[in-house]
Amino acid sequence: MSKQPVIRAVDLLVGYGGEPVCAPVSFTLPPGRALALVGANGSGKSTVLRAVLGLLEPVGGRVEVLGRAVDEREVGFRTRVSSVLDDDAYFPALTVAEHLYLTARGHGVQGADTVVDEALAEFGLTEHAAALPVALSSGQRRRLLLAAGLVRPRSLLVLDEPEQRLDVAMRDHLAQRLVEEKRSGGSVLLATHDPDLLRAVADRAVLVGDDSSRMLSVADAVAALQPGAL
Ligand SMILES: Nc1ncnc2c1ncn2[C@@H]1O[C@H](COP(=O)(O)OP(=O)(O)OP(=O)(O)O)[C@@H](O)[C@H]1O
Repeated sequence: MSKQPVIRAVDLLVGYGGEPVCAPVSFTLPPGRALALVGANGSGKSTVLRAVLGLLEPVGGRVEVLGRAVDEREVGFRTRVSSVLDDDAYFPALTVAEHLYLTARGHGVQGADTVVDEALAEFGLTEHAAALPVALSSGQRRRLLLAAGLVRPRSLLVLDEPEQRLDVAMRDHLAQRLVEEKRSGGSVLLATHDPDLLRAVADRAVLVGDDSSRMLSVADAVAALQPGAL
């Protein structure tokens, strides 16, 4: 396995219209590891994820993904980086199965029919395969987005609060799935407010904040998520 970090962020400063939303962050994410971003609502976690994904120009500092400056238009980047960000990323006229099939085929997955059937079963969506997103519950839509993120090849998985709206059983399943992701050599960058997910999956954490952003052990990050700590 390559020792090159999958992500290297150095004094990465993120924000909107040139105005930072949090203190600069520095971290590296090695292959086969998971790094969690923690912090209060509005502290800047999603904004850091957007900068890592090349969806937002950094205000300062730099970030490299897979050894290169981020360019989300580059084919090599798009084929190796899978992300699940917000809940509006649907084609309203495509069914659940069509979303997954399109994603798998678009990324050159062999045997896409079988892969999609497995993903539908894994995420409890088999009965809803022919449903349009509008006819799903919010938790089922979340499951669809996660399935779409996992139905395609990747080296890096970027997830923004993937626990949102999932029931307890699916949260547990997601945690196991992300542990497997690491075992198979994949890397995970996630923002989360869920101490159980953090404990199960993360190897390190970054506390994103106004005055300073710093690396934490998982135990310290779990403590930082307790009521009154942030
Ligand atoms: N498109 C935008 N334009 C301007 N400001 C924005 C934009 N999106 C978010 N912000 C602001 O940037 C700050 C950081 O938001 P961000 O979504 O990164 O926080 P977060 O840590 O992910 O929060 P949460 O835990 O609530 O998801 C907030 O103050 C927010 O209001």
